Amino acid sequence: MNVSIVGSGYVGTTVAACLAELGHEVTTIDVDEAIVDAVNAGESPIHEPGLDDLVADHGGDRLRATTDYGVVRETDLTMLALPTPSNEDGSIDLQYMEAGATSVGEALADADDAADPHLVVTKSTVIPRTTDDRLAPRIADAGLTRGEDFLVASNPEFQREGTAVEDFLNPDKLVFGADDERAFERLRALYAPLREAADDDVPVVETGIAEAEMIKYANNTFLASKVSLINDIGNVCKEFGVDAYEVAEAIGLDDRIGEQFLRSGVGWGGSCFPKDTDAIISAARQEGYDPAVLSAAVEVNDTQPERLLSLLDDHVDVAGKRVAVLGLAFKPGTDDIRNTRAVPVIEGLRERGAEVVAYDPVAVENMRERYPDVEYAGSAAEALEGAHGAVVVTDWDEFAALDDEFGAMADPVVVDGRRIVQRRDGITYEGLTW
Ligand SMILES: NC(=O)C1=CN([C@@H]2O[C@H](COP(=O)(O)OP(=O)(O)OC[C@H]3O[C@@H](n4cnc5c(N)ncnc54)[C@H](O)[C@@H]3O)[C@@H](O)[C@H]2O)C=CC1
Ligand SMILES: O=C(O)[C@H]1O[C@H](OP(=O)(O)OP(=O)(O)OC[C@H]2O[C@@H](n3ccc(=O)[nH]c3=O)[C@H](O)[C@@H]2O)[C@H](O)[C@@H](O)[C@@H]1O
Repeated sequence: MNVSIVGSGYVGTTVAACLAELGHEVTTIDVDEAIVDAVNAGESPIHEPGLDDLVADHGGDRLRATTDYGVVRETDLTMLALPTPSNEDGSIDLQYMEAGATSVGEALADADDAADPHLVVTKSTVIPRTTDDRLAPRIADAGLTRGEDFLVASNPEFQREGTAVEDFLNPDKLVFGADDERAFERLRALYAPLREAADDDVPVVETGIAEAEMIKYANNTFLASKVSLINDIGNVCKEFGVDAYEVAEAIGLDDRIGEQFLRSGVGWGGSCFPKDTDAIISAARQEGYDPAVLSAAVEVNDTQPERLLSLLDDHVDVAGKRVAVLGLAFKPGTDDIRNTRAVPVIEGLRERGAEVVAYDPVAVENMRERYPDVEYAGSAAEALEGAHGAVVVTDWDEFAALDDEFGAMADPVVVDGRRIVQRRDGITYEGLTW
């Protein structure tokens, strides 16, 4: 098929490169010329394992990029993979989606009469009814009729950062939301090569558009709440001197609970869990329902960093002292610091008057932009040297190998927010939930 994807960021580029790998002709449309040039030159504009090779193989060939929306006219379907950030009050900001939909409509309106209506697919995470109530009308604004000139559908994306290519090519499920058989048919054709190439059978959920949109929020907020629940349980464990990881391992053996997403600690961050949880809470409240469990999940997540620091307070008065922060990325394997728990940890330490020295294997430069006046170390060993305490925020493997390095601390107090450092003689070790 011939596919256009509006937005060549994390999702757009990954989906485009994977679809090209599966044999489709794909063009991404982005307002950022540097991104467009990179894709056409066969260079990935973002860092994702496996993506460099796919973009190198197909960039400038089956995978192209442009700033010109006119390309949608030559394609069978267009995906919108644009940002859906939060407004100040946590609600979803649809300005990029509406701008993209408007541009797609204008481009389609310039086309000669097409035999089949063009399919516009919402790939981004949007509140239920957004595609019907906010995007389809923007496309129609160009004088087009839904059902005749264009169709809409929802096809949410479940890939994770760091494993996006593998997640896209071997998904747990595909979700197609549509209200027209022609839209379902085109989505089935789009994903047919993926289902053939996948390692296992890929279930397809065919449902309504609003249901598909909601499935994405339910998926993300369920997982975020699962982590908050194990964090809440972990906090209880800590009060009783019980090891939350032993408890989690045992409950994870119950199929109804499942072993994944039971790692308790300093909480969840990233570009999506926080914004999506805030957005669906805000949207539900606007509709008159206050989702109590989701609000509690956010509250637990917001308090974990302070619990980490209060464990440090139990052992050291950090005012005027050097304290090491190990890990800045929101999770290992990425340099992404969006909504990382390291931010409230650093801010809490600074409020206490501590001198923060921070280290991360890859995320230092991103953090330096945000906190230029924090001291950054070139290694964990350098961060620990002379420190009166250390807090672990990201579960990078290399922190598990730290050993003699703790001997160089002025006061070897280690508070671990991710259960990655080994408890050992010679250091005062506190696990957040164990
Ligand atoms: N990042 C992730 O791992 C995942 C993200 N999502 C969702 O996918 C959506 C996109 O997220 P990301 O790819 O992370 O965003 P991103 O910020 O990485 O990429 C968005 C791209 O859109 C471009 N853009 C902005 N306005 C434009 C316009 N009017 N026309 C053309 N291009 C425009 C930007 O230049 C940027 O390259 C969001 O709704 C997000 O919640 C869903 C699953 C995973
Ligand atoms: O919508 C999105 O953008 C994506 O959001 C998450 O993916 P991602 O943000 O890349 O990261 P995760 O691996 O889910 O981790 C999220 C956060 O939860 C934390 N976490 C995760 C698991 C766990 O057991 N404990 C825990 O604290 C991680 O440290 C991290 O801060 C979802 O897992 C993806 O399915 C979804 O597509």
